[in-house]
Amino acid sequence: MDAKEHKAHRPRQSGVKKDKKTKKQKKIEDKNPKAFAPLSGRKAEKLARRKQELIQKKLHAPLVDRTPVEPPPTVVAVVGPPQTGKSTLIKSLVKRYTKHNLTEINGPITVVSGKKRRITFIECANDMNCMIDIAKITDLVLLLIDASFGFEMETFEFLNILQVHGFPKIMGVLTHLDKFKNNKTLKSTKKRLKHRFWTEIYQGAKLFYLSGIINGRYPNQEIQNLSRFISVMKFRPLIWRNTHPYLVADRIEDLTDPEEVRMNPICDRTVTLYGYLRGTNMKPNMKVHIPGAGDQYLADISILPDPCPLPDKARKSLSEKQKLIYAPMSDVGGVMYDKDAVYINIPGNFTKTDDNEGYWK
Ligand SMILES: Nc1nc2c(ncn2[C@@H]2O[C@H](COP(=O)(O)OP(=O)(O)OP(=O)(O)O)[C@@H](O)[C@H]2O)c(=O)[nH]1
Repeated sequence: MDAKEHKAHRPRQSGVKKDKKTKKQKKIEDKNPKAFAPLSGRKAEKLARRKQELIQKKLHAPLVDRTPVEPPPTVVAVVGPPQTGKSTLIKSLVKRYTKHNLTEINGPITVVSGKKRRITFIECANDMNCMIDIAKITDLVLLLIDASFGFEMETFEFLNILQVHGFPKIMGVLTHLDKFKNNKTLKSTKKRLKHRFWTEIYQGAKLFYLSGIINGRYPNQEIQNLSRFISVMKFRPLIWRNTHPYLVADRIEDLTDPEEVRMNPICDRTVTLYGYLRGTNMKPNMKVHIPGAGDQYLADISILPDPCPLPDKARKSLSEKQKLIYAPMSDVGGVMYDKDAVYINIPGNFTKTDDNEGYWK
């Protein structure tokens, strides 16, 4: 007997089910096997490496981040051989963040760089002791390299020193690029130095190029790019750092009686050090190491108001007024706190009059 052929259902012309797709149709639409296949071998390799990295990351126990809710300023050290442009770079960055023209750089300079971040810039002098001290406290190193000269011995020495207490973040900065007149040489030098830098740090480490000087500072656009990188940079907690309390003194006050010093210049001094406490808790009567002065006992610790506070939470953007700078050793910064007094520095436009009679206006 012939099987009777049934009439197929008519597709729905209206209602919710009109647009409903069959399971088979859906499957075809959901997955296009060709769409996810890597086009090139290189891309396939990259994807495989990334997958492996993610798997490895899961295997590591996460590091404990002990930074408080309002963290102390990030320490950015500017390191490099003499005459590579360290002071020029700090001046350019401070100008970019605070609109402040620094004439000289003495000691650490703290600036507010964003709604949630402050940065302390420190220039590292070209001597071994300074490099060792800086290596212990810095969160980010801006490693300056004079491109017209190339890498110098000090740079490699510094990189070795850095490995002792946990490697901080490093960014290379090539300066003196305007000294190359030939474009081809410039390009090949950049490439050569970049690969040398990568061999020392890691493949793909960030290297910035500063292409010359305008009005005593580096070009605005390049500094802006660099400052943005610094502002959004994330830092891995370093174990040695967050298990030891340390303080970067941004102001020093000698409380010893001047008469006593006059009588005996090498008498024991009483000194107050001001600065942000980092790492972990510090207690009175602790023994501390002061570079250059040996191990000493703390007589007292007191908490002072923040001389360079973060902007108000309510404000959305960082207005000009809130762009703060605090650098007591370079003699800038509005408010200075002492144990028993507050000093307010009122910036004025003090320029000598033309008649040279000693009046200031
Ligand atoms: N042509 C050129 N000159 C530069 C560049 N960067 C810095 N200079 C000049 O190099 C000189 C030294 O710059 P500084 O910023 O004082 O260098 P420094 O590393 O702080 O020097 P020290 O404090 O002596 O170690 C200055 O006269 C700068 O104008 C650059 O990219 N191109």
